[in-house]
Amino acid sequence: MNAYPVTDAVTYVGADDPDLALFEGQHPVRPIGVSYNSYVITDQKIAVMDTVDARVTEAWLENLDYALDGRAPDYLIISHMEPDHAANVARLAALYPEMKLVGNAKTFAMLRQFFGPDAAPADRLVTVGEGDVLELGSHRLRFFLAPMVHWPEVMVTYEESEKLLFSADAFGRFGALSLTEKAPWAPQARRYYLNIVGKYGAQVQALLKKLAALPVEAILPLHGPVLTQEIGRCLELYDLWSSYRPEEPDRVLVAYASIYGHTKQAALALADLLTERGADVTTCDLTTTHVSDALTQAFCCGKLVLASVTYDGGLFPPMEELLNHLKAKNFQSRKIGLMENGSWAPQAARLMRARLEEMKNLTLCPTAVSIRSALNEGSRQQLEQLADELLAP
Ligand SMILES: Cc1cc2nc3c(=O)[nH]c(=O)nc-3n(C[C@H](O)[C@H](O)[C@H](O)COP(=O)(O)O)c2cc1C
Repeated sequence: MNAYPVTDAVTYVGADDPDLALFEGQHPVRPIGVSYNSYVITDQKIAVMDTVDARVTEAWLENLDYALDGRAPDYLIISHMEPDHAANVARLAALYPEMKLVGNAKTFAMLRQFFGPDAAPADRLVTVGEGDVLELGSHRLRFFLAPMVHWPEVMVTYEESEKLLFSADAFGRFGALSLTEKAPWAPQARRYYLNIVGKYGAQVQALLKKLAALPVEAILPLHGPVLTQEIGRCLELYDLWSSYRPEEPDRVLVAYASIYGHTKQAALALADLLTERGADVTTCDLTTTHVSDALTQAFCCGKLVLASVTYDGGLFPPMEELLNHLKAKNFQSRKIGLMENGSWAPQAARLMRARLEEMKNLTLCPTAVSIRSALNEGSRQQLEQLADELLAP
């Protein structure tokens, strides 16, 4: 059992998933895992704030039992229907036949999609809209719609008496709570945000505007720790990430995809030239770095160099994959340098440029370094030019 008080009235009843390999089937989270958070607010009425993933149902039910202490919940607040939080909605509804399900106009259609047409009988549904309030006693829940952060029916809940923001997936972080107690919030929150929510910057901006008017004592997200410290800094980072501004505008990420090492050698030579000129540089081998980490680094830096071999007339798959993910997450507003290799008909620069032209507000350096198999005098000169162009104001 791992339920514990967040405040006098709010109990954490979520559960850790320390063994999960891939979050959402694609983002590696071993060895830190993830937590699926759920909370109980106890007042004259009792509200359960979301359920959990099917992987941790039993642990959650045990925690819930403890928090409820023999009472039945009056409400289940459904922030959104994504299964890592809503897998147990039907189960909880069956356990407590008097409990009402609280969602917005879009929630219950999706509830029926997941659980069948009988899952949401009309007399058990409480439909709330923007700014509506649900009274639990001294605790008052006010709902704010957050469409497409990052599902259509998302809403966040603000508890007015204690100034608590139940933020759904916003402000979430990878890492099981038991394994990452002392870990700083930002690194895994950044990776979570950029890879899971990143496409929806405009919608996050809209939510941040609504929240700006609210005093917040604690943020209670659906993954990762409850935030009570440095809330201003967390909000600032969310504002930065969702507006697609780089955290480190002057840092250059040199990301390379090489088969036999010549393109890698050229990419590292460029990194050295940039460092000699006083730049902050990070290098990233796309053949050994998971794309979710490469993407996170790319979003952090103001400048990005992509170096790829040509592969069967196309791009080498690790580079193709990074470009696919950057496009999918709305990557934009950066300065870009290109490097290609090809032993008989180099195509990589042209192909990367075509992919980048599908993205918004990117500035491409005029020089694209073109290498025939290995660096030579001509391509070394191009490296020098590219370094100058990347660092030009
Ligand atoms: C399977 C394979 C396919 C390749 N396809 C092409 C190609 O279509 N056009 C080309 O110019 N070079 C092609 N190359 C050569 C690479 O683009 C590159 O020049 C070579 O691998 C040396 O760079 P590296 O040491 O960084 O891997 C290919 C290489 C391999 C191994």
